[in-house]
Amino acid sequence: MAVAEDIAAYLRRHETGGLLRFITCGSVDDGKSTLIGRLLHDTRRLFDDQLAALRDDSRRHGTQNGEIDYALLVDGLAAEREQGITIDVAYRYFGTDKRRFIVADCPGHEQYTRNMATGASTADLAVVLVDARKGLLTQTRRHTYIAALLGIRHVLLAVNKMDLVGYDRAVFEAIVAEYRELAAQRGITAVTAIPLSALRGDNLLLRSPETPWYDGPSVLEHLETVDVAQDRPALGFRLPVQWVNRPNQNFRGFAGTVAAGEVRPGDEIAALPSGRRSKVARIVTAGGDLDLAVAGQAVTLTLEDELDVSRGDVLASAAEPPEAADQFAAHLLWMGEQPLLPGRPYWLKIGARTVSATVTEIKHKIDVNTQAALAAKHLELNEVAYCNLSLDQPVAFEPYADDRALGAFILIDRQDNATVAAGTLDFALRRAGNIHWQHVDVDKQARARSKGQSPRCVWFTGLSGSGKSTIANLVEKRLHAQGHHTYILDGDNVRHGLNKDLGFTDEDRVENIRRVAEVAKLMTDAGLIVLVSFISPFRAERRMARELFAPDEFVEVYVDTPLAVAEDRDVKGLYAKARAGKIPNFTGIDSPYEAPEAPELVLDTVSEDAETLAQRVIDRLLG
Ligand SMILES: Nc1ncnc2c1ncn2[C@@H]1O[C@H](COP(=O)(O)OS(=O)(=O)O)[C@@H](OP(=O)(O)O)[C@H]1O
Ligand SMILES: Nc1ncnc2c1ncn2[C@@H]1O[C@H](COP(=O)(O)OP(=O)(O)O)[C@@H](O)[C@H]1O
Repeated sequence: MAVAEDIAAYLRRHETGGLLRFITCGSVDDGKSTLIGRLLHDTRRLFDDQLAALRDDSRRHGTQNGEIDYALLVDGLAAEREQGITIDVAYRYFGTDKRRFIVADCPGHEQYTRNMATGASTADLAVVLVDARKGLLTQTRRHTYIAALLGIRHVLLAVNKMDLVGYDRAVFEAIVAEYRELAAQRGITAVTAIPLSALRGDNLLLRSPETPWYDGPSVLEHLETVDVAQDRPALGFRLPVQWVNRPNQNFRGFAGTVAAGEVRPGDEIAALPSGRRSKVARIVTAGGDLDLAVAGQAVTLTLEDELDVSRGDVLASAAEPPEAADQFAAHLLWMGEQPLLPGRPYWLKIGARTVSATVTEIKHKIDVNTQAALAAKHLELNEVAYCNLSLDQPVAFEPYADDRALGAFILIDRQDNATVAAGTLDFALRRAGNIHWQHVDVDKQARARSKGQSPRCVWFTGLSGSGKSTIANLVEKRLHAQGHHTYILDGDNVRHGLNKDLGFTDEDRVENIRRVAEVAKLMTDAGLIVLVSFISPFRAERRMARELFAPDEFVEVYVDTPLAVAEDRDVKGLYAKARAGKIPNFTGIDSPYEAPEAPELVLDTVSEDAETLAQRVIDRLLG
């Protein structure tokens, strides 16, 4: 019984008049669904057949003794799948003579924080429901924090279930006072508090005689009249390029939705991040050329000059273009099941651009209940943090406070494409252009030529005791004997020096591998054959290492030894200690090992001896 109303059609029908996007949030059972159900019902935007279905459902499933159960209207809506994560936000549309509304209803459970973030990112106002009997809860604080983080500046505090506290003014005022303090800390000063009984309809559409002491607006009155227009500064023209439309030699158009401002033929524009300039030649749409396009319109622009603009670039007013940068301070809401590990590469999607990015530092995480800043090495599901981000190429951006379109981003896991974080950019840490590559005359090819070899990174991965060091050592001895220039980077050794500060937590292992991969890259630049022998238990970091090298330069060797065999060998007595609980986070025991999926070589140390396996590596390298 989902309401199948198409948003585009809805918007077309109401082309004039104001539109308010809002979210409702609160804890489970605070009465959100009832509130929205009633708003939809009482503003008569319901279709008759839906009403009939609702009556029917209420009789069968309702909790209101056969009366209409408004909660059924909004519960149980189809989940949307976005990037492999279930975003369970129900968008509903309704309207009155004064205004149209799009409401995002976000489930209240803690694990649904990400849904709320999705809904909040396009909303101008949040209706925060509080149960008058319970007062502010953890969820109230969390949702207020996220609403503020995602740029919401207006809150309607709906103190619901007032009927259950005898419409007691003192109860209402105590909750409001506490909430105002919380909101002010988050920079939300526009709080309108309304005593409510969503179930009975008190102060919902009309003011209720039950609360003679309350002289503010009803919920609907407030929604109809609240002014959110001044919340953000007016921006110049911006259009993130969704695709380059080139049907033939003579036409090259840049298609996308105008994210801010307006554009006319003849306007001077800058393409970001390159900064190259041109003028708009035509604004093309399916319905013919336009003289003007404004925010929200999907158009194709052609330019007077041949600029190299690709998908993900941003066309912007040349007078006030956004900045381009590759290092940022940003807020992150972590939504991944696996923790966020600094140094691990994720995809970052901003506007229409997707680039590779790592969190270089978690400045602090934020306890959303107390607003306290806490030290953190990694982030767990639903945690919020202030971080530094590093991208592998510059992107056009705007601080989120100024522009949601170019200030918000998501992080995507590179293995399974799930959305793992939502974030808002604060400011650029430095201009991308300030650090350049220094040219050197003697390059890698020259160094490799003088050594008479092709540089390689041979990456051995496997459990402790699998045989990495033994085989790498044999390979090096033979290569050396043949006159090759080699070097072994071994976990145990590097951890005595360069990586002395790192232990065996997931985040330390990520950093361990990141540093070693960079060192191995420098060594191959120097023309060497580098043998890297680290457990390197995570696919993501081995992939990161691989991406530092040319395709034929990186040889991943999986030293495949079952845990039972490695444990049986127990060369250093570490497995025994780990089993006795004396070494925490031991790979294979209480820390995972992710076997390679497509290594260049798999060495089975059970069926073949070390000498034979070493020769297999050499054959692969030199053969
Ligand atoms: N908790 C725990 N887990 C795994 N290994 C441990 C641990 N504590 C110490 N050691 C010893 O450290 C060596 C592994 O270091 P690496 O740098 O290769 O590990 S990793 O790649 O960062 O996972 C590893 O060496 P190898 O046996 O040569 O693999 C161990 O000797
Ligand atoms: N086929 C094999 N290949 C490599 N090592 C083997 C093999 N069979 C037995 N071993 C033994 O297993 C142990 C592997 O230890 P090591 O090379 O230090 O492993 P790692 O570096 O992976 O921790 C050594 O004692 C080695 O002699």
